[in-house]
Amino acid sequence: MSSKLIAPSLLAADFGNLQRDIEMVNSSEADWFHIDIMDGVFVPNISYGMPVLKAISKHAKKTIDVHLMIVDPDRYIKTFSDLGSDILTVHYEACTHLHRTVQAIKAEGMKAGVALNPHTNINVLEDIINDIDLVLIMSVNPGFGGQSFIENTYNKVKQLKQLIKDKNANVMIEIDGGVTNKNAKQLVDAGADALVAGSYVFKSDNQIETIKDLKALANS
Ligand SMILES: O=C(CO)[C@H](O)[C@H](O)COP(=O)(O)O
Repeated sequence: MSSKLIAPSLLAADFGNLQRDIEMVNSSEADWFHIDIMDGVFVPNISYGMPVLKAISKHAKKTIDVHLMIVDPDRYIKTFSDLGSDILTVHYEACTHLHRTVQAIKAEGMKAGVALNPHTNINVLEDIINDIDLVLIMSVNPGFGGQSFIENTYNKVKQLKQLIKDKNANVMIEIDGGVTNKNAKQLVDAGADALVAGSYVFKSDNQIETIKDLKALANS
């Protein structure tokens, strides 16, 4: 069994002291930096954009996993590659020509992910699952950190795991939203490979220890 990954979401970082939080992730047991880009159109919030990603990527020593919560993401694929993204995830709900978008991400040398909103059924992935590297299951409605985990996520993870098996695909399952020590183990038991955690990590008293505990739980 391969090691389960922890990806702290910089959405919950202290932007007055961003470099300190980046260094904290670098020196922790975290595996990825998870970067949430929101455009105020696809989701009712605006997070941060290119200059901030550039600053993060300059200091980050781990995989940069970018989650685009934006409409028409094709416009920015090359830009995100140039800014250092290793994994670029787009929303199924935001892409008219998803297959073309996935090919464009891969052509830029990045791994391609597809995210699903909580209401979107896993079966929409049937004809794209063999072309992608990662599926991001949203366990909250995208747009804000600090929301409560949606329990139906466990069923979706199991359905996705089955689809991956049926199609003999090589795809990671990532979960984002409301991840804590209360659901980490159950998510991994259902089939998750990577857990994104924002508030639970950055709002804790000892962030390094919180990441370590989450990682231990995910790999227990
Ligand atoms: O992308 C999100 C919302 O759009 C996530 O909720 C965020 O990445 C993680 O935050 P939290 O752990 O506080 O839910």
